[in-house]
Amino acid sequence: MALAVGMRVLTRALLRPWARGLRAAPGRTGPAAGGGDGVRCFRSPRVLVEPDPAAGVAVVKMRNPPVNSLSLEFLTELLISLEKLENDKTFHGIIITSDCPGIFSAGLDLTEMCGRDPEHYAEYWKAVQEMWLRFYLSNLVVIAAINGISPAGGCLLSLTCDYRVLANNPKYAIGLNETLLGIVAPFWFKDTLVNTIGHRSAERALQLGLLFPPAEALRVGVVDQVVPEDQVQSTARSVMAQWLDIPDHARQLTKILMRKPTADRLLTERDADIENFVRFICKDSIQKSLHAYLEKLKQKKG
Ligand SMILES: CCCCC/C=C\C/C=C\C=C\CC(=O)SCCNC(=O)CCNC(=O)[C@H](O)C(C)(C)COP(=O)(O)OP(=O)(O)OC[C@H]1O[C@@H](n2cnc3c(N)ncnc32)[C@H](O)[C@@H]1OP(=O)(O)O
Repeated sequence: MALAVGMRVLTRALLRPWARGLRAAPGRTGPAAGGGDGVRCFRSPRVLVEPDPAAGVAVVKMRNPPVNSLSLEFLTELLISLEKLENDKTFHGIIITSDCPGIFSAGLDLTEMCGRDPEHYAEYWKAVQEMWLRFYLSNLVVIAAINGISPAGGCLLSLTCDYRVLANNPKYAIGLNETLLGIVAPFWFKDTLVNTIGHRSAERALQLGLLFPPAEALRVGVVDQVVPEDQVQSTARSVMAQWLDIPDHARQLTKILMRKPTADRLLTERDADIENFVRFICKDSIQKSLHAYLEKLKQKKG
């Protein structure tokens, strides 16, 4: 228990000033109707939290249209929602899913990594680290109900969860495809994938930038279950019930035992990781290929 408490204190201490600022800002987030049972539902512009107090579960819906790209503001709102749910003893589990049809998350927001200054890149990368640390080490059971395509950072977010349910739609693919963009998945992205699918499969997937369609994602283990699209949410709910049947303290400590060494690696190298990222992303060649990639996305429309 002391270990679990220690981890929570540590991760809380890591909450960035940008998050503190936003938390204090009136009107950005706030209590909304949560029923007459005293349970509060928190909303923010990009995150919709639907609480089910009786089950001890909240559904966190990402709604940062058009593609749920993980912008600085969106990451901040996600983290604040997570923290509020963790601090509310009513909740033992969350289901993270998308409110954008066909897209779970398009990953990191490319516009946060293009044509900005080094200070911005550093701030953005710290927020991405924070998202990973907080979700990966959350004391809650976290289940991803993946109802859309989930490349790169979207896949990373799913990989922080305890269980992944993917909709069986051939258009939905999931994977760390960074090499296809000419960028390198950082060591903690890699570690998370290795922990999920094993070294050999991760090496192949990372070098080739593989985006796995549902059947392959299940075969390789990137997801735990593939179900018809209309059963993603209900499956996530029944899996959640099974996880919540386990005594919470034993499950939480086991989660920390399994994940702490991976998280510690980033915690001890956090500043160096930010410096590496800023150095890498500021390179002319990287900026050019990111610009070209964004242009290609825009031109796709015709
Ligand atoms: C050695 C040291 C190493 C140190 C570490 C260094 C580097 C690591 C750095 C970075 C790691 C990054 C990980 C990432 O997550 S990068 C992002 C990867 N994501 C993608 O490749 C997905 C790109 N998007 C798509 O493929 C499609 O948009 C998608 C299939 C998701 C949806 O297709 P759809 O046809 O529905 O929509 P579009 O018309 O393509 O897009 C609509 C709109 O949204 C914009 N957009 C799409 N994706 C992003 C994004 N990730 N970020 C920002 N904006 C995005 C797109 O440009 C369109 O904009 P507009 O034309 O409407 O203005």
